[in-house]
Amino acid sequence: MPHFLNTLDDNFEAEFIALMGMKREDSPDVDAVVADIIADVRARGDAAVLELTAKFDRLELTPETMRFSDAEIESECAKVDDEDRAALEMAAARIRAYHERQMPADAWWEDETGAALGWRWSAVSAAGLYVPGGLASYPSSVLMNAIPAKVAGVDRLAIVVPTPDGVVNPLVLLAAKIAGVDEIYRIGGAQAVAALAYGTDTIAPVDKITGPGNAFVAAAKRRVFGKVGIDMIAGPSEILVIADKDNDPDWIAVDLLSQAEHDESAQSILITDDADFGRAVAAAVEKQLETLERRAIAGPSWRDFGAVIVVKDMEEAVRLSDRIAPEHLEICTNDAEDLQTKIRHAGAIFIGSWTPEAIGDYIGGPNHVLPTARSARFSSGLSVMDFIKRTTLSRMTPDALLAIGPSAERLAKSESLEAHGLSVRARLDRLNKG
Ligand SMILES: NC(=O)c1ccc[n+]([C@@H]2O[C@H](COP(=O)([O-])OP(=O)(O)OC[C@H]3O[C@@H](n4cnc5c(N)ncnc54)[C@H](O)[C@@H]3O)[C@@H](O)[C@H]2O)c1
Ligand SMILES: N[C@H](CO)Cc1c[nH]c[nH+]1
Ligand SMILES: [Zn+2]
Repeated sequence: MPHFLNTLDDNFEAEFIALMGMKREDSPDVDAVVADIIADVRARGDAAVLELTAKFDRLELTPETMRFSDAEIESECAKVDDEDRAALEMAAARIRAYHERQMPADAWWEDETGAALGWRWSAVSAAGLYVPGGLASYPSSVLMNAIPAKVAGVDRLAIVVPTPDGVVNPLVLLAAKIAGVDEIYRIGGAQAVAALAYGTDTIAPVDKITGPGNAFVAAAKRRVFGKVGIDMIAGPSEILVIADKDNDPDWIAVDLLSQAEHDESAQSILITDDADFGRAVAAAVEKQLETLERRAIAGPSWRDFGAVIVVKDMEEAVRLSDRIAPEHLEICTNDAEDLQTKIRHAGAIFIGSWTPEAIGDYIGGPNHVLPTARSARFSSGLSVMDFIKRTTLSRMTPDALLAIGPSAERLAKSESLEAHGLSVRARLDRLNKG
């Protein structure tokens, strides 16, 4: 059974805080393991990566076989049937069209003193894209990572993707080919993140690492931040559904299970203003779990972290949703469009009962790499912006320097930074003499 909460209960606040505070991914054990793995890869490079891959993915590799060869990629891609290929191509086209709109403009203007100011955007040189592969394989995550990077203009794209027991999903390789990825390595976990960040003899280091992964991957990204850039912490999946009673409980049940089936650490929550409807959805989840292929994963996720929260009205639902700051928020109410405008913290919002979250996972267009563990309070889903950075530009003229230079000189004095002031004064003196 999932957790049942009702805002009318006296102990609701304590139960809600406990639900939000549940340790799903940032356990100290995981972090300690990851710290050791990173140190090992930094010290021993390829040798450590190969040993850890043998241990965690049960796959014996050599430096020569760590990277997929062009011939392997071609032969795996040839196995993909026409319908799967067409689905991937449709997804790629829709994701590309969405992300092309995100490219921001450069700016350059002259202010009232004659100073010219602005900024311009440029892409990172090399990006490492983490594609999960432990419990499921994710061709869709290849597209979601690689397409924004390509749109941004990144020169070198390297994918790391674990292939436990050596099992390869050909669609992962085809998605990489469609998206224009340069290198694909069959390694995963913290060791792959460390290899991308610090480099090994076989893998050249990158400047930025993006992509989702399990708790080990999330912890590794946190630890290598600073040596490289990262996008965000995109850990075990989450879904929050706000639904009124005018919904089919079976639809909402599968929506909840769609994220529970990713990982035992995933979290699915229903908020409803109708207790009977909440119970009907919980019953429908149990029914679906009897036959769901991934019930061994979805069942524990639902039982340990799943919840049904009954609220007195939808305004209260909005307030609770903002406190949870979910990765995915599905709003299945008659006034869903209006309700979504009231939400402040969510990675992605799916509006109305005809918009299952799974559409966003694959083909809607927006990115499915999204902030989890309440980090939507301060971060956003993966976008073109993650692969570019802004360089500011300034050009003074003599008149502009005369207008603003003396104030710079005063501020330098206030900070006791004499050379700063002198570098401005040297120019002002020349102008004043002339
Ligand atoms: N937030 C998002 O945008 C998003 C998108 C897709 C998937 N996801 C999430 O990504 C995750 C994918 O997880 P996954 O496990 O399938 O694949 P994964 O590739 O993230 O993790 C597999 C790797 O974890 C490492 N590992 C496993 N057990 C370990 C241990 N005991 N010690 C050290 N390392 C260990 C291994 O190296 C293995 O290769 C799921 O939680 C899913 O919900 C999130
Ligand atoms: N729901 C995941 C993000 O949390 C993304 C995904 C990929 N494939 C299926 N789902
Ligand atoms: Zn999903």
